[in-house]
Order: sequence, then structure tokens, then C-alpha cells
Amino acid sequence: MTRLALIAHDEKKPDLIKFVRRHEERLAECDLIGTGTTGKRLNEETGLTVERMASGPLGGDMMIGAEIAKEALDGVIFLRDPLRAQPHEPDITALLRICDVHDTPLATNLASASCLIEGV
Ligand SMILES: O=C(CO)COP(=O)(O)O
Repeated sequence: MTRLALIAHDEKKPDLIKFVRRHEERLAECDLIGTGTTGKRLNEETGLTVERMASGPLGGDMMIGAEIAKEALDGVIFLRDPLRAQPHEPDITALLRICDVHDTPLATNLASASCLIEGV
């Protein structure tokens, strides 16, 4: 089964929720994990179940990075907020880097997220 990570910064969470609702049928075929608050919102506001890691600022990005290092993820949709600095920027950079190390598909905006779920 395809295993995907779903992550969004606060300003982007509404976009991710809309995206997940729009693609609910496809995503229902996938095993989903997410950072803490993103996962909570998706569990409450969509029909899908997302396994929750820690919240991003508390290490959730690193937990998802660890799954990539174990080659246990097929793709990451990470709607970052490009207009605000995050306190855990080093963790975010590490997550993006480990995706490249393992050649794991990574989408950081809605247009690429649509391509990703068609392709994984
Ligand atoms: O900060 C995040 C990713 O860097 C997302 O974390 P939350 O889903 O807990 O808000």
C-alpha cells in the first residue's frame, strides 16, 4: 500500500484540508501519516484517518524524516508557508534534504501535490 506523509504549516492547513477532501477517494487507498496538528485537523475535518506524529515544532518533521530514512514512505506532501519563518527551520531543511537523499517524491505546493498523488 502506498504510504504518504501529509504536513502543512498553519497558514496552509486550510489548503491541505481542501486538497485532501478533493482527492479523498485516491487518498483512502493510501496509508497516511502526518505531523501532530495537521493530522489532528485531517482526522477531524476529512473522512480519512491519519497516523499522527509529534507536532512539527516538537520534532514531527524529524519523525517523518526518520520514516524516509527507513525507506518506509512513498511520498511527502508538505505545504510549507513560504512567507513566514518557522522556529524549527533546521528540522524542515533536514526533512527536505532526506527526501532528496532517498529520492522520495516531495510536493511543497498544491500543483505539485496533484502531480504526486497521480504518480505514486
Ligand atoms: O510545523 C509543521 C511542519 O514543519 C507542521 O506541524 P503541525 O502539523 O503540528 O502544525
